[in-house]
Amino acid sequence: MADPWQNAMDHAVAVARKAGEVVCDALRGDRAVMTKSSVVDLVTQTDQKVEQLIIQSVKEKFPTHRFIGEESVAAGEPCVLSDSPTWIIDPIDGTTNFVHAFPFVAISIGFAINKQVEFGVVFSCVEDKMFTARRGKGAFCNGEPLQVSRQEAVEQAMVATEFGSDRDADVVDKIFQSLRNILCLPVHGVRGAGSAAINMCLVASGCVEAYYEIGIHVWDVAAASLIVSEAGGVLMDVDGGDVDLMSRRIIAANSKTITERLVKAIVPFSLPRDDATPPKKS
Ligand SMILES: Nc1ncnc2c1ncn2[C@@H]1O[C@H](CO)[C@@H](O)[C@H]1OP(=O)(O)O
Ligand SMILES: [Mg+2]
Ligand SMILES: [Mg+2]
Repeated sequence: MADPWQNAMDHAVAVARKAGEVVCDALRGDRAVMTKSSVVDLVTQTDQKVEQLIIQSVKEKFPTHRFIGEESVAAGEPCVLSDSPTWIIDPIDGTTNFVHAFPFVAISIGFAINKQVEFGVVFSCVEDKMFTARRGKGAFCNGEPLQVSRQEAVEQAMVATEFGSDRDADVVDKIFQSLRNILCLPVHGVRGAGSAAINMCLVASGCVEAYYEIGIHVWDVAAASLIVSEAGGVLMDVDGGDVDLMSRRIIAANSKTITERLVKAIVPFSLPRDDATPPKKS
């Protein structure tokens, strides 16, 4: 049977590429910075412009579909994942990188039905890498199939994580405690590209064995979660429970063995869920 969402996925790839051009052009030009929840939670006009570009273009083709977009939620739109077809959009994942012209930024577009991600597109535009996955059909980078690393010895693993945007000393202490525990497992190394979506695509590509973070949002990880699982990877909550894309916590790894070693090393903590605020009644 023909894939009913092939058309939508083709559209996502096309609009991600167009968005990538806008982001890469802006990287060479003016990048005036504004702040959101804190002085290190950054947003630019390009984030807002690119999100509108993606939403408008999808609305023209699929007028009944819903959206969860990082900048729309920041502007007060609800962050609710219903059973309806929903596009989950991060117009620039890696805005801090973008502001500093640190060359790892991605456009992330996930598409969910019945709260399940059906396809994911992550375009790392400076690298010109288009990562795609369709549920049940594998994950690809520029058309080449992706496979996670087969390394199951954590002592030989490369682990990716980020420091996030929370500068509360207690939170930073927990992040450093986890990092210390993981470094001392030991592992070969710890890296971070500055974009949750790109870190997860590195897991899918087999370059790093695992990525974990507490503080991410659903738009950072929706698309890339499918890219990791379709490349043969494992997704889990940092406490070893089932992954929940609204919970602000994730481990994405090549294997259950490495995931379970990380669960023991990570100091878990909770943040308000992405879907904690009920939609405003009008
Ligand atoms: N100061 C900061 N440093 C690193 N990541 C930040 C950050 N502020 C927000 N983030 C977001 O947190 C995610 C995981 O670290 C990143 O992909 C990034 O997504 P963003 O660029 O779309 O905001
Ligand atoms: Mg992001
Ligand atoms: Mg963003």
